[in-house]
Amino acid sequence: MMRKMLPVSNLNAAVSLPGSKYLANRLVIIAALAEGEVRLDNVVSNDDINTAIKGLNDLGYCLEKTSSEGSNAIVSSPRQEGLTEPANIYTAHSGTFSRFITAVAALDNQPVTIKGSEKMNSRPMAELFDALEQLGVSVSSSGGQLPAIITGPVNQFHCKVDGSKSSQYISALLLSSPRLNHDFMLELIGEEVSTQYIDMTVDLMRQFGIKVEKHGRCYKVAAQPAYQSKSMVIPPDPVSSSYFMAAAAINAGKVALQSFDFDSLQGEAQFYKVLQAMGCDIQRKGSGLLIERNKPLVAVERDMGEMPDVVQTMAVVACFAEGTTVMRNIAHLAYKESNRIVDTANELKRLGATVEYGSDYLAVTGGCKLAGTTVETYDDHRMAMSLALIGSRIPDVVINNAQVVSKSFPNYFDKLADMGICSESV
Ligand SMILES: O=C(O)C1=C[C@@H](OP(=O)(O)O)[C@@H](O)[C@H](O)C1
Ligand SMILES: C=C(OP(=O)(O)O)C(=O)O
Repeated sequence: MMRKMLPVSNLNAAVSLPGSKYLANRLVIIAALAEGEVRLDNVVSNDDINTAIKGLNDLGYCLEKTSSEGSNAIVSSPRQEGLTEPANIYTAHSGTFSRFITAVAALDNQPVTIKGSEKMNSRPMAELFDALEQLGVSVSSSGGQLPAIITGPVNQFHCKVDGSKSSQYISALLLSSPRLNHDFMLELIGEEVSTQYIDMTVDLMRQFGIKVEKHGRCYKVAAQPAYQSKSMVIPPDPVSSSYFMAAAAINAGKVALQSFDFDSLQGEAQFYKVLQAMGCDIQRKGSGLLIERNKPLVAVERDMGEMPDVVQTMAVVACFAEGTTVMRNIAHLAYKESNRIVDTANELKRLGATVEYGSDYLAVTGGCKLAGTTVETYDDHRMAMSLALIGSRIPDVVINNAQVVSKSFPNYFDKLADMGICSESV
């Protein structure tokens, strides 16, 4: 499906955001493994979360989707028995779920075959497989990628993991460990990336009653207690918010986010401060955030290592800022749904931007005359969502395979239209 974006004038809108897919990804695992009922409210309905719910249920866990007052909820009940026969799990495009379910599958003593989409099957898994093998789990895969057959159970309780390509390996091992009935020690080797995502994992585990300690380069998870029963309302998604903030920045407009998760541990929740440094006016309004641009945007240089998922948003804003915006420390973006360094650079160049990149940085020089054309999305929802914003300012931007937004934000184009940024199928 191709979507042609239509430029907007006088952007002045209010937006409500979906619940965090990042918290939901962790919470569905916690809910599945909990010893009592867990209720989650404001659960985003997107491909990643629906894939995770189905995958956990295919593994015999008990998660039920309900909806009340227009908001989706999930209620879990404890699994009655472990797997009694081999299982198959499909993880689609979700890196997070692919990593998390691989560690969960290792808790059973039956072979579990895990497959992803073609794109997911090319993303790295080797470091997680290696850690699971140290724990006594059998892993059969080709080239350290999915598809893989995982046969547990875990019978060793100390392993080392290299998190230099993805923090998700570390989160995966931590999240599944309370089901081991044995203290678990996880030692970090290599220089881990996206560390605030690990902090989010540990924080949620603690909120559900788990004792997690960190000593130097080692996490220790106590065997008891298990994940407790609890209800939680999931706060809004910080990365989804970035597109609406960027729309205000690009169009010299005004956008009010009706609610924003100011307490989020996620690095990207600080993105509004980057936009502030680029020239936007930001005001906290109760539980919401108002973003407005009244003066020219200026380039900034930032270490984006802890904000991997808003690098593309920042790159499109940078096209309209005076000077060269440099985003550093982003080597791990090569392992996402697309190669978010090279592919983002190529699509921005296709629109006429001046972009330079290296293995760990992206530099975008603003102020070039951009011209609309058809851009590619590489099966990457964030490529579609961020490039669409350029089309809110420049005519004739057409997004190829725009439906990829369903991975995280199925009604993204409707939300844009609600705020006056319209698009049409072509
Ligand atoms: O743990 C998580 O929820 C995530 C961690 C990050 O990945 P890496 O650790 O691979 O950088 C992030 O980019 C991804 O979208 C979600
Ligand atoms: C990288 C992302 O997700 P995942 O790694 O779960 O595919 C993302 O949502 O930008």
